Amino acid sequence: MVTGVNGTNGASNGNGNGIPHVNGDGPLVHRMKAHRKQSSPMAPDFMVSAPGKVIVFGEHSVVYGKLPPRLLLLPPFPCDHIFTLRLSKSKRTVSLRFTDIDLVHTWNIDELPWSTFQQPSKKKSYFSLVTELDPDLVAALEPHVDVSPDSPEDIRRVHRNGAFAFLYLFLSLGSPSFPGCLYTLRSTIPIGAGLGSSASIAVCVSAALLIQLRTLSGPHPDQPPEEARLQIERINRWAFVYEMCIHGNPSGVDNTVATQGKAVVFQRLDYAKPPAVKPLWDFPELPLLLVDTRQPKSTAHEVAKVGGLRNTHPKLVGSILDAMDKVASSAADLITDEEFDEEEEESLRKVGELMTINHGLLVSLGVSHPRLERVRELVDHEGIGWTKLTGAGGGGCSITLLRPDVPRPKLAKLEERLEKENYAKFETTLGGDGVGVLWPAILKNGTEEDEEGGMEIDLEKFLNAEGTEGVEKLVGVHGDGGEREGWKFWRVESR
Ligand SMILES: Nc1ncnc2c1ncn2[C@@H]1O[C@H](COP(=O)(O)OP(=O)(O)OP(=O)(O)O)[C@@H](O)[C@H]1O
Ligand SMILES: C[C@@](O)(CCO)CC(=O)[O-]
Repeated sequence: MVTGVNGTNGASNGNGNGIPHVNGDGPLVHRMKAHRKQSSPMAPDFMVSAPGKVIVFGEHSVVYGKLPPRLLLLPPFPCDHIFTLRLSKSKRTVSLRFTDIDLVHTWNIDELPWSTFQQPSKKKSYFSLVTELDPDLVAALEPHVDVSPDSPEDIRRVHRNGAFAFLYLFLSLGSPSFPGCLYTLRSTIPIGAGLGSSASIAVCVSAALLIQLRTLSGPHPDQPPEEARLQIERINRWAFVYEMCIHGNPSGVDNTVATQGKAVVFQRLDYAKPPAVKPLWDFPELPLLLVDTRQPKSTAHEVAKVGGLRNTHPKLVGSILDAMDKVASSAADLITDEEFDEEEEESLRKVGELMTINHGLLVSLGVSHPRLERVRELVDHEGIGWTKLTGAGGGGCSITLLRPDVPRPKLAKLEERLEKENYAKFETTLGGDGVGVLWPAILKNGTEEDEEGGMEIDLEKFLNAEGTEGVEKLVGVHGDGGEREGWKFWRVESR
Protein backbone atom coordinates (compact mmCIF):
# COMPACT_ATOMS: atom_id res chain seq x y z
CA MET A 1 0.00 0.00 0.00
CA VAL A 2 1.04 3.57 -0.50
CA THR A 3 1.35 6.00 2.29
CA GLY A 4 1.23 9.78 2.32
CA VAL A 5 3.62 11.31 4.78
CA ASN A 6 4.49 14.81 3.98
CA GLY A 7 1.29 16.65 4.65
CA THR A 8 2.25 19.28 2.06
CA ASN A 9 -0.22 18.08 -0.50
CA GLY A 10 -3.73 16.80 -1.01
CA ALA A 11 -2.69 13.20 -0.65
CA SER A 12 -2.31 13.65 3.04
CA ASN A 13 -4.96 14.56 5.58
CA GLY A 14 -2.85 17.12 7.39
CA ASN A 15 -1.69 14.81 10.15
CA GLY A 16 0.28 12.84 7.67
CA ASN A 17 -1.71 9.74 8.40
CA GLY A 18 -4.51 10.03 5.90
CA ILE A 19 -5.08 8.20 2.68
CA PRO A 20 -6.04 10.01 -0.49
CA HIS A 21 -9.52 10.34 -1.79
CA VAL A 22 -10.11 7.84 -4.50
CA ASN A 23 -11.41 8.18 -8.04
CA GLY A 24 -14.23 5.83 -8.74
CA ASP A 25 -13.76 3.41 -5.88
CA GLY A 26 -15.10 5.66 -3.16
CA PRO A 27 -13.17 7.27 -0.34
CA LEU A 28 -11.11 5.21 1.96
CA VAL A 29 -10.57 5.93 5.58
CA HIS A 30 -7.61 4.36 7.16
CA ARG A 31 -5.84 5.33 10.33
CA MET A 32 -2.40 4.34 11.30
CA LYS A 33 -2.41 2.05 14.26
CA ALA A 34 0.64 3.59 15.82
CA HIS A 35 1.13 7.09 17.10
CA ARG A 36 3.35 9.09 14.76
CA LYS A 37 6.15 11.46 15.43
CA GLN A 38 6.59 14.73 13.54
CA SER A 39 7.61 14.07 9.93
CA SER A 40 11.13 14.98 8.89
CA PRO A 41 11.48 17.21 5.82
CA MET A 42 13.30 14.34 4.11
CA ALA A 43 10.41 11.97 4.65
CA PRO A 44 8.90 10.49 1.52
CA ASP A 45 5.22 10.30 0.77
CA PHE A 46 5.19 6.58 0.48
CA MET A 47 7.07 3.50 -0.62
CA VAL A 48 6.08 0.79 -3.02
CA SER A 49 7.60 -2.64 -3.32
CA ALA A 50 7.19 -5.47 -5.83
CA PRO A 51 8.85 -8.88 -5.99
CA GLY A 52 10.84 -10.53 -8.74
CA LYS A 53 9.88 -13.91 -10.12
CA VAL A 54 11.12 -17.33 -11.16
CA ILE A 55 9.63 -18.93 -14.25
CA VAL A 56 9.38 -22.64 -13.67
CA PHE A 57 7.95 -23.54 -17.10
CA GLY A 58 6.99 -21.79 -20.32
CA GLU A 59 9.31 -18.83 -20.94
CA HIS A 60 9.45 -17.72 -24.58
CA SER A 61 6.55 -19.96 -25.67
CA VAL A 62 4.27 -17.68 -23.62
CA VAL A 63 5.19 -14.78 -25.92
CA TYR A 64 3.51 -16.58 -28.85
CA GLY A 65 0.27 -17.29 -27.02
CA LYS A 66 -0.09 -20.86 -28.26
CA LEU A 67 -3.03 -22.93 -27.13
CA PRO A 68 -2.92 -23.87 -24.35
CA PRO A 69 -0.14 -21.52 -23.29
CA ARG A 70 0.30 -22.19 -19.65
CA LEU A 71 3.08 -21.00 -17.54
CA LEU A 72 3.93 -21.74 -13.99
CA LEU A 73 5.61 -19.05 -12.07
CA LEU A 74 6.79 -18.41 -8.60
CA PRO A 75 7.53 -14.93 -7.40
CA PRO A 76 10.44 -14.98 -5.03
CA PHE A 77 11.76 -12.40 -2.70
CA PRO A 78 13.92 -10.27 -2.74
CA CYS A 79 11.96 -7.18 -3.59
CA ASP A 80 12.37 -3.91 -5.33
CA HIS A 81 11.67 -0.73 -3.50
CA ILE A 82 10.67 2.53 -5.01
CA PHE A 83 10.51 5.59 -2.91
CA THR A 84 8.77 8.78 -3.80
CA LEU A 85 9.40 12.10 -2.20
CA ARG A 86 7.17 14.99 -3.03
CA LEU A 87 8.93 18.31 -3.36
CA SER A 88 7.43 21.65 -2.45
CA LYS A 89 4.71 22.80 -4.80
CA SER A 90 6.86 25.66 -6.06
CA LYS A 91 9.36 23.21 -7.62
CA ARG A 92 8.34 22.39 -11.17
CA THR A 93 10.67 19.47 -11.65
CA VAL A 94 10.43 15.70 -11.75
CA SER A 95 13.55 13.77 -10.82
CA LEU A 96 14.40 10.14 -11.27
CA ARG A 97 17.04 8.48 -9.16
CA PHE A 98 17.69 4.88 -10.18
CA THR A 99 20.64 4.34 -7.89
CA ASP A 100 21.51 0.79 -9.01
CA ILE A 101 22.23 1.93 -12.54
CA ASP A 102 23.60 5.37 -11.58
CA LEU A 103 20.81 7.17 -13.33
CA VAL A 104 19.99 10.56 -11.85
CA HIS A 105 18.09 13.01 -13.99
CA THR A 106 15.78 15.97 -13.53
CA TRP A 107 13.27 17.25 -16.07
CA ASN A 108 11.43 20.53 -15.97
CA ILE A 109 7.75 19.48 -15.89
CA ASP A 110 6.71 22.44 -18.02
CA GLU A 111 9.13 21.45 -20.79
CA LEU A 112 7.77 17.93 -21.24
CA PRO A 113 5.66 17.18 -24.36
CA TRP A 114 2.27 17.35 -22.63
CA SER A 115 0.53 18.77 -25.69
CA THR A 116 1.11 15.52 -27.63
CA PHE A 117 0.12 13.25 -24.73
CA GLN A 118 -2.96 15.34 -23.91
CA GLN A 119 -4.45 15.33 -27.42
CA PRO A 120 -7.94 13.81 -27.13
CA SER A 121 -7.06 10.99 -29.57
CA LYS A 122 -3.94 10.12 -27.51
CA LYS A 123 -5.06 10.69 -23.94
CA LYS A 124 -5.35 7.49 -21.94
CA SER A 125 -7.18 6.96 -18.71
CA TYR A 126 -5.81 5.27 -15.63
CA PHE A 127 -8.00 2.25 -16.44
CA SER A 128 -7.17 2.02 -20.17
CA LEU A 129 -5.87 -1.23 -21.59
CA VAL A 130 -2.87 -0.20 -23.69
CA THR A 131 -1.50 -3.02 -25.82
CA GLU A 132 0.98 -1.14 -27.99
CA LEU A 133 3.13 1.95 -27.77
CA ASP A 134 1.95 4.95 -29.80
CA PRO A 135 4.68 5.94 -32.32
CA ASP A 136 3.74 9.65 -32.03
CA LEU A 137 4.16 9.55 -28.26
CA VAL A 138 7.44 7.66 -28.61
CA ALA A 139 8.67 10.33 -31.07
CA ALA A 140 7.56 13.16 -28.75
CA LEU A 141 9.70 11.72 -25.94
CA GLU A 142 12.76 11.32 -28.14
CA PRO A 143 14.33 14.74 -27.31
CA HIS A 144 13.95 14.06 -23.55
CA VAL A 145 15.34 10.56 -23.06
CA ASP A 146 19.02 10.73 -23.96
CA VAL A 147 19.91 11.54 -20.36
CA SER A 148 23.55 10.35 -20.34
CA PRO A 149 24.93 11.41 -23.73
CA ASP A 150 28.55 11.26 -22.53
CA SER A 151 28.40 7.74 -21.05
CA PRO A 152 29.61 4.62 -22.86
CA GLU A 153 27.05 3.29 -25.32
CA ASP A 154 25.79 0.36 -23.17
CA ILE A 155 25.17 2.59 -20.13
CA ARG A 156 23.68 5.29 -22.32
CA ARG A 157 21.20 2.76 -23.72
CA VAL A 158 20.10 1.43 -20.32
CA HIS A 159 19.63 5.01 -19.02
CA ARG A 160 17.69 5.91 -22.14
CA ASN A 161 15.38 2.92 -21.65
CA GLY A 162 14.78 3.76 -17.99
CA ALA A 163 14.08 7.43 -18.73
CA PHE A 164 11.85 6.57 -21.70
CA ALA A 165 9.75 4.00 -19.83
CA PHE A 166 9.31 6.29 -16.83
CA LEU A 167 8.36 9.33 -18.92
CA TYR A 168 5.93 7.31 -21.06
CA LEU A 169 3.98 6.42 -17.92
CA PHE A 170 4.44 9.80 -16.24
CA LEU A 171 3.06 11.69 -19.24
CA SER A 172 0.33 9.14 -20.01
CA LEU A 173 -1.04 9.18 -16.49
CA GLY A 174 -0.06 12.62 -15.23
CA SER A 175 -0.99 16.12 -16.31
CA PRO A 176 0.86 19.43 -16.67
CA SER A 177 -0.30 20.36 -13.17
CA PHE A 178 1.40 17.34 -11.62
CA PRO A 179 3.37 18.40 -8.53
CA GLY A 180 7.16 18.32 -8.50
CA CYS A 181 8.46 14.92 -7.38
CA LEU A 182 11.54 12.89 -6.76
CA TYR A 183 11.33 9.15 -7.40
CA THR A 184 14.12 7.09 -5.90
CA LEU A 185 14.60 3.41 -6.52
CA ARG A 186 16.78 0.86 -4.86
CA SER A 187 16.50 -2.72 -5.89
CA THR A 188 17.53 -5.92 -4.21
CA ILE A 189 17.00 -7.97 -7.36
CA PRO A 190 20.03 -8.54 -9.60
CA ILE A 191 19.60 -6.72 -12.92
CA GLY A 192 19.12 -8.77 -16.06
CA ALA A 193 19.46 -12.10 -14.24
CA GLY A 194 16.14 -13.54 -15.41
CA LEU A 195 14.48 -12.76 -12.08
CA GLY A 196 12.17 -10.09 -13.44
CA SER A 197 14.03 -6.98 -12.30
CA SER A 198 12.49 -4.81 -15.00
CA ALA A 199 8.96 -6.05 -14.32
CA SER A 200 9.35 -5.38 -10.63
CA ILE A 201 10.31 -1.76 -11.39
CA ALA A 202 7.47 -1.52 -13.90
CA VAL A 203 5.00 -2.50 -11.17
CA CYS A 204 6.52 -0.10 -8.65
CA VAL A 205 6.40 2.86 -11.05
CA SER A 206 2.87 2.05 -12.17
CA ALA A 207 1.60 1.63 -8.61
CA ALA A 208 3.37 4.78 -7.40
CA LEU A 209 1.89 6.95 -10.17
CA LEU A 210 -1.61 5.52 -9.81
CA ILE A 211 -1.46 6.11 -6.09
CA GLN A 212 -0.34 9.69 -6.63
CA LEU A 213 -3.27 10.16 -8.99
CA ARG A 214 -5.48 8.84 -6.22
CA THR A 215 -6.99 6.17 -8.39
CA LEU A 216 -6.35 3.37 -5.92
CA SER A 217 -8.07 3.06 -2.59
CA GLY A 218 -6.16 0.18 -1.13
CA PRO A 219 -4.83 -1.98 0.03
CA HIS A 220 -6.75 -1.87 3.25
CA PRO A 221 -7.91 -4.54 5.68
CA ASP A 222 -11.61 -4.56 4.79
CA GLN A 223 -11.17 -4.32 1.06
CA PRO A 224 -13.55 -6.61 -0.84
CA PRO A 225 -11.59 -9.02 -3.06
CA GLU A 226 -13.30 -7.70 -6.25
CA GLU A 227 -12.10 -4.17 -5.47
CA ALA A 228 -8.59 -5.43 -4.77
CA ARG A 229 -8.62 -7.38 -8.04
CA LEU A 230 -9.69 -4.29 -10.00
CA GLN A 231 -6.90 -2.21 -8.51
CA ILE A 232 -4.32 -4.93 -9.12
CA GLU A 233 -5.53 -5.07 -12.71
CA ARG A 234 -5.00 -1.31 -13.13
CA ILE A 235 -1.48 -1.49 -11.75
CA ASN A 236 -0.73 -4.46 -13.98
CA ARG A 237 -2.03 -2.76 -17.14
CA TRP A 238 0.31 0.19 -16.77
CA ALA A 239 3.20 -2.01 -15.64
CA PHE A 240 2.76 -3.83 -18.95
CA VAL A 241 3.15 -0.50 -20.78
CA TYR A 242 6.43 0.09 -18.90
CA GLU A 243 7.58 -3.42 -19.86
CA MET A 244 6.75 -2.70 -23.52
CA CYS A 245 9.02 0.36 -23.31
CA ILE A 246 11.89 -1.80 -21.98
CA HIS A 247 11.32 -5.05 -23.89
CA GLY A 248 9.39 -4.28 -27.06
CA ASN A 249 7.28 -7.45 -27.11
CA PRO A 250 6.68 -8.80 -23.61
CA SER A 251 4.00 -11.38 -22.85
CA GLY A 252 3.09 -9.58 -19.63
CA VAL A 253 3.80 -12.60 -17.50
CA ASP A 254 6.60 -10.99 -15.45
CA ASN A 255 4.63 -7.87 -14.53
CA THR A 256 1.55 -9.97 -13.79
CA VAL A 257 3.30 -12.13 -11.25
CA ALA A 258 5.15 -9.15 -9.75
CA THR A 259 1.79 -7.39 -9.27
CA GLN A 260 -0.23 -10.29 -8.00
CA GLY A 261 2.35 -12.40 -6.22
CA LYS A 262 1.81 -16.09 -5.35
CA ALA A 263 2.36 -18.81 -7.91
CA VAL A 264 0.27 -18.36 -11.01
CA VAL A 265 -0.71 -20.04 -14.22
CA PHE A 266 -0.73 -17.37 -16.88
CA GLN A 267 -2.44 -17.39 -20.26
CA ARG A 268 -2.42 -14.69 -22.90
CA LEU A 269 -4.48 -15.74 -25.85
CA ASP A 270 -5.41 -12.32 -27.16
CA TYR A 271 -3.21 -9.26 -26.67
CA ALA A 272 -6.27 -7.00 -27.02
CA LYS A 273 -7.62 -8.47 -23.78
CA PRO A 274 -6.19 -8.77 -20.30
CA PRO A 275 -4.45 -12.11 -19.66
CA ALA A 276 -6.09 -14.92 -17.75
CA VAL A 277 -4.30 -15.43 -14.46
CA LYS A 278 -5.01 -18.31 -12.12
CA PRO A 279 -3.35 -18.27 -8.72
CA LEU A 280 -2.11 -21.61 -7.46
CA TRP A 281 -2.66 -21.37 -3.73
CA ASP A 282 -1.23 -24.77 -3.00
CA PHE A 283 1.84 -24.62 -5.14
CA PRO A 284 4.20 -27.16 -3.57
CA GLU A 285 7.33 -26.09 -1.78
CA LEU A 286 9.74 -27.47 -4.32
CA PRO A 287 13.36 -27.86 -3.22
CA LEU A 288 14.84 -25.42 -5.76
CA LEU A 289 18.40 -24.22 -6.02
CA LEU A 290 18.58 -20.90 -7.82
CA VAL A 291 21.96 -20.11 -9.38
CA ASP A 292 22.98 -16.79 -10.97
CA THR A 293 25.54 -17.16 -13.77
CA ARG A 294 26.49 -13.50 -13.31
CA GLN A 295 26.33 -13.33 -17.07
CA PRO A 296 24.31 -10.23 -17.98
CA LYS A 297 21.72 -10.57 -20.71
CA SER A 298 18.87 -8.66 -22.22
CA THR A 299 15.33 -10.06 -22.40
CA ALA A 300 14.59 -7.84 -25.40
CA HIS A 301 17.57 -9.37 -27.22
CA GLU A 302 16.69 -13.00 -26.42
CA VAL A 303 13.01 -12.53 -27.33
CA ALA A 304 14.03 -10.88 -30.62
CA LYS A 305 16.44 -13.78 -31.30
CA VAL A 306 13.65 -16.35 -30.96
CA GLY A 307 11.43 -14.14 -33.14
CA GLY A 308 14.11 -14.09 -35.85
CA LEU A 309 14.53 -17.87 -35.74
CA ARG A 310 10.77 -18.31 -35.96
CA ASN A 311 10.64 -16.09 -39.07
CA THR A 312 13.36 -18.16 -40.75
CA HIS A 313 12.01 -21.60 -39.76
CA PRO A 314 8.32 -21.01 -39.00
CA LYS A 315 7.17 -24.65 -38.96
CA LEU A 316 10.09 -26.05 -37.05
CA VAL A 317 10.18 -23.32 -34.43
CA GLY A 318 6.39 -23.46 -34.23
CA SER A 319 6.53 -27.11 -33.23
CA ILE A 320 9.25 -26.43 -30.66
CA LEU A 321 7.06 -23.71 -29.12
CA ASP A 322 4.10 -26.11 -29.19
CA ALA A 323 6.17 -28.72 -27.41
CA MET A 324 7.11 -26.14 -24.76
CA ASP A 325 3.44 -25.40 -24.22
CA LYS A 326 2.75 -29.08 -23.78
CA VAL A 327 5.53 -29.33 -21.20
CA ALA A 328 4.07 -26.39 -19.27
CA SER A 329 0.53 -27.77 -19.30
CA SER A 330 1.73 -31.25 -18.32
CA ALA A 331 3.59 -29.68 -15.41
CA ALA A 332 0.53 -27.70 -14.33
CA ASP A 333 -1.58 -30.87 -14.40
CA LEU A 334 1.05 -32.82 -12.52
CA ILE A 335 1.65 -30.29 -9.78
CA THR A 336 -2.03 -29.62 -9.16
CA ASP A 337 -2.91 -33.34 -9.10
CA GLU A 338 -4.07 -34.56 -5.70
CA GLU A 339 -1.56 -37.40 -5.87
CA PHE A 340 1.39 -35.02 -6.16
CA ASP A 341 3.66 -35.15 -3.14
CA GLU A 342 6.70 -32.88 -3.13
CA GLU A 343 8.44 -35.10 -0.61
CA GLU A 344 8.20 -38.17 -2.74
CA GLU A 345 10.94 -39.08 -5.24
CA GLU A 346 8.51 -40.22 -7.96
CA SER A 347 6.60 -36.91 -8.01
CA LEU A 348 9.79 -34.86 -8.06
CA ARG A 349 11.31 -37.02 -10.79
CA LYS A 350 8.34 -36.36 -13.07
CA VAL A 351 8.61 -32.58 -12.60
CA GLY A 352 12.39 -32.86 -13.02
CA GLU A 353 12.04 -34.68 -16.33
CA LEU A 354 9.74 -31.96 -17.59
CA MET A 355 12.32 -29.36 -16.56
CA THR A 356 15.03 -31.24 -18.46
CA ILE A 357 12.84 -31.40 -21.58
CA ASN A 358 11.91 -27.70 -21.26
CA HIS A 359 15.58 -26.76 -20.97
CA GLY A 360 16.47 -28.87 -24.03
CA LEU A 361 13.82 -27.07 -26.07
CA LEU A 362 15.10 -23.68 -24.90
CA VAL A 363 18.63 -24.73 -25.91
CA SER A 364 17.33 -25.60 -29.37
CA LEU A 365 15.98 -22.05 -29.67
CA GLY A 366 19.46 -20.71 -28.94
CA VAL A 367 18.69 -18.99 -25.64
CA SER A 368 21.05 -20.88 -23.35
CA HIS A 369 24.62 -19.83 -22.59
CA PRO A 370 27.83 -21.78 -21.88
CA ARG A 371 27.67 -20.69 -18.24
CA LEU A 372 24.13 -22.06 -17.93
CA GLU A 373 25.24 -25.30 -19.57
CA ARG A 374 28.09 -25.49 -17.07
CA VAL A 375 25.64 -25.46 -14.13
CA ARG A 376 23.63 -28.22 -15.78
CA GLU A 377 26.80 -30.22 -16.38
CA LEU A 378 27.93 -29.90 -12.75
CA VAL A 379 24.50 -30.87 -11.39
CA ASP A 380 24.15 -33.78 -13.83
CA HIS A 381 27.64 -34.98 -13.01
CA GLU A 382 26.81 -35.21 -9.33
CA GLY A 383 23.38 -36.70 -10.20
CA ILE A 384 21.64 -34.50 -7.68
CA GLY A 385 18.77 -32.98 -9.63
CA TRP A 386 17.25 -31.53 -12.79
CA THR A 387 18.24 -28.13 -14.18
CA LYS A 388 16.75 -25.59 -16.56
CA LEU A 389 17.38 -21.95 -17.36
CA THR A 390 14.77 -19.54 -16.03
CA GLY A 391 13.57 -16.30 -17.64
CA ALA A 392 14.81 -15.12 -20.99
CA GLY A 393 18.13 -17.02 -20.94
CA GLY A 394 21.31 -15.90 -22.72
CA GLY A 395 22.86 -15.74 -19.22
CA GLY A 396 20.94 -14.93 -16.07
CA CYS A 397 19.80 -17.69 -13.74
CA SER A 398 19.14 -21.40 -13.69
CA ILE A 399 16.92 -23.42 -11.37
CA THR A 400 17.73 -26.92 -10.15
CA LEU A 401 15.12 -29.17 -8.62
CA LEU A 402 17.00 -31.21 -6.04
CA ARG A 403 16.39 -34.90 -5.48
CA PRO A 404 14.91 -35.48 -2.02
CA ASP A 405 17.78 -37.66 -0.78
CA VAL A 406 20.80 -35.60 -1.92
CA PRO A 407 23.64 -36.29 0.51
CA ARG A 408 24.73 -33.06 2.19
CA PRO A 409 28.43 -33.46 1.19
CA LYS A 410 27.49 -33.73 -2.50
CA LEU A 411 25.51 -30.54 -2.31
CA ALA A 412 28.32 -28.80 -0.44
CA LYS A 413 30.76 -29.92 -3.13
CA LEU A 414 28.55 -28.48 -5.86
CA GLU A 415 28.15 -25.21 -4.00
CA GLU A 416 31.89 -24.93 -3.48
CA ARG A 417 32.52 -25.57 -7.19
CA LEU A 418 29.94 -22.97 -8.19
CA GLU A 419 31.47 -20.41 -5.90
CA LYS A 420 34.95 -21.06 -7.31
CA GLU A 421 33.62 -20.51 -10.81
CA ASN A 422 32.03 -17.18 -9.83
CA TYR A 423 28.39 -18.26 -9.67
CA ALA A 424 26.05 -16.88 -7.00
CA LYS A 425 23.52 -18.97 -5.16
CA PHE A 426 20.15 -17.63 -3.99
CA GLU A 427 18.13 -18.61 -1.01
CA THR A 428 14.58 -17.50 -1.74
CA THR A 429 11.15 -17.74 -0.29
CA LEU A 430 8.85 -18.50 -3.15
CA GLY A 431 5.22 -17.73 -3.72
CA GLY A 432 5.02 -14.57 -1.63
CA ASP A 433 3.00 -11.35 -1.84
CA GLY A 434 2.87 -9.11 -4.89
CA VAL A 435 2.97 -5.31 -4.92
CA GLY A 436 3.01 -3.72 -1.49
CA VAL A 437 2.75 -0.21 -0.11
CA LEU A 438 4.19 1.44 2.95
CA TRP A 439 2.09 4.47 3.80
CA PRO A 440 3.34 6.46 5.57
CA ALA A 441 6.95 5.40 5.17
CA ILE A 442 7.20 4.35 8.79
CA LEU A 443 8.19 0.85 9.65
CA LYS A 444 8.65 -1.26 12.71
CA ASN A 445 11.96 -2.83 11.98
CA GLY A 446 13.20 -4.08 15.30
CA THR A 447 14.75 -0.85 16.59
CA GLU A 448 14.01 1.10 19.77
CA GLU A 449 11.84 3.42 17.70
CA ASP A 450 9.26 0.63 17.36
CA GLU A 451 7.91 1.65 20.76
CA GLU A 452 7.34 5.20 19.53
CA GLY A 453 5.36 4.02 16.53
CA GLY A 454 8.19 2.94 14.25
CA MET A 455 11.09 4.37 12.32
CA GLU A 456 10.48 7.00 9.69
CA ILE A 457 12.39 5.95 6.60
CA ASP A 458 13.85 9.12 5.18
CA LEU A 459 15.60 9.47 1.87
CA GLU A 460 19.03 9.74 3.43
CA LYS A 461 18.63 6.49 5.36
CA PHE A 462 17.31 4.81 2.25
CA LEU A 463 20.21 5.97 0.09
CA ASN A 464 22.81 5.20 2.75
CA ALA A 465 21.62 1.67 3.51
CA GLU A 466 24.52 -0.61 2.64
CA GLY A 467 23.95 -3.01 -0.20
CA THR A 468 21.07 -5.39 -0.62
CA GLU A 469 21.24 -6.48 3.01
CA GLY A 470 21.12 -2.90 4.27
CA VAL A 471 18.06 -2.10 2.13
CA GLU A 472 16.34 -5.30 3.22
CA LYS A 473 17.09 -4.54 6.85
CA LEU A 474 15.87 -0.96 6.63
CA VAL A 475 12.73 -1.35 4.54
CA GLY A 476 12.42 -5.01 3.64
CA VAL A 477 8.91 -6.36 3.42
CA HIS A 478 9.84 -9.27 5.64
CA GLY A 479 11.92 -8.82 8.74
CA ASP A 480 13.66 -11.72 10.45
CA GLY A 481 10.50 -12.53 12.34
CA GLY A 482 8.09 -12.55 9.38
CA GLU A 483 6.03 -9.87 7.77
CA ARG A 484 6.86 -6.32 8.86
CA GLU A 485 4.22 -4.17 10.45
CA GLY A 486 3.61 -1.34 8.03
CA TRP A 487 3.68 -2.95 4.58
CA LYS A 488 0.24 -3.65 3.14
CA PHE A 489 -0.76 -5.81 0.17
CA TRP A 490 -3.77 -6.13 -2.07
CA ARG A 491 -5.27 -9.51 -1.30
CA VAL A 492 -6.95 -10.61 -4.49
CA GLU A 493 -8.50 -13.76 -3.15
CA SER A 494 -8.57 -15.82 -0.09
CA ARG A 495 -8.32 -19.56 -0.27
N1 LIG B 1 17.59 -1.79 -10.34
C1 LIG B 1 17.27 -1.26 -11.52
N2 LIG B 1 17.26 0.07 -11.69
C2 LIG B 1 16.91 0.60 -12.88
N3 LIG B 1 16.58 -0.11 -13.97
C3 LIG B 1 16.58 -1.44 -13.87
C4 LIG B 1 16.92 -2.10 -12.64
N4 LIG B 1 16.80 -3.43 -12.82
C5 LIG B 1 16.42 -3.60 -14.12
N5 LIG B 1 16.29 -2.43 -14.75
C6 LIG B 1 15.87 -2.24 -16.15
O1 LIG B 1 15.52 -3.50 -16.67
C7 LIG B 1 16.42 -3.91 -17.71
C8 LIG B 1 16.76 -5.39 -17.52
O2 LIG B 1 15.64 -6.09 -17.85
P1 LIG B 1 15.71 -7.59 -18.38
O3 LIG B 1 14.32 -8.00 -18.69
O4 LIG B 1 16.74 -7.72 -19.44
O5 LIG B 1 16.17 -8.37 -17.13
P2 LIG B 1 15.28 -9.05 -16.04
O6 LIG B 1 13.97 -8.33 -15.96
O7 LIG B 1 16.08 -9.10 -14.80
O8 LIG B 1 15.16 -10.52 -16.63
P3 LIG B 1 13.90 -11.40 -17.15
O9 LIG B 1 13.07 -10.49 -18.02
O10 LIG B 1 14.52 -12.52 -17.94
O11 LIG B 1 13.22 -11.86 -15.93
C9 LIG B 1 17.64 -3.02 -17.51
O12 LIG B 1 18.30 -2.83 -18.74
C10 LIG B 1 17.01 -1.74 -16.99
O13 LIG B 1 16.44 -0.99 -18.05
C1 LIG C 1 11.30 -14.74 -22.20
C2 LIG C 1 10.00 -14.32 -21.55
O1 LIG C 1 9.00 -15.32 -21.83
C3 LIG C 1 10.11 -14.26 -20.03
C4 LIG C 1 11.12 -13.29 -19.50
O2 LIG C 1 11.16 -13.35 -18.08
C5 LIG C 1 9.57 -13.00 -22.13
C6 LIG C 1 8.13 -12.63 -21.79
O3 LIG C 1 7.33 -13.46 -21.43
O4 LIG C 1 7.83 -11.41 -21.95
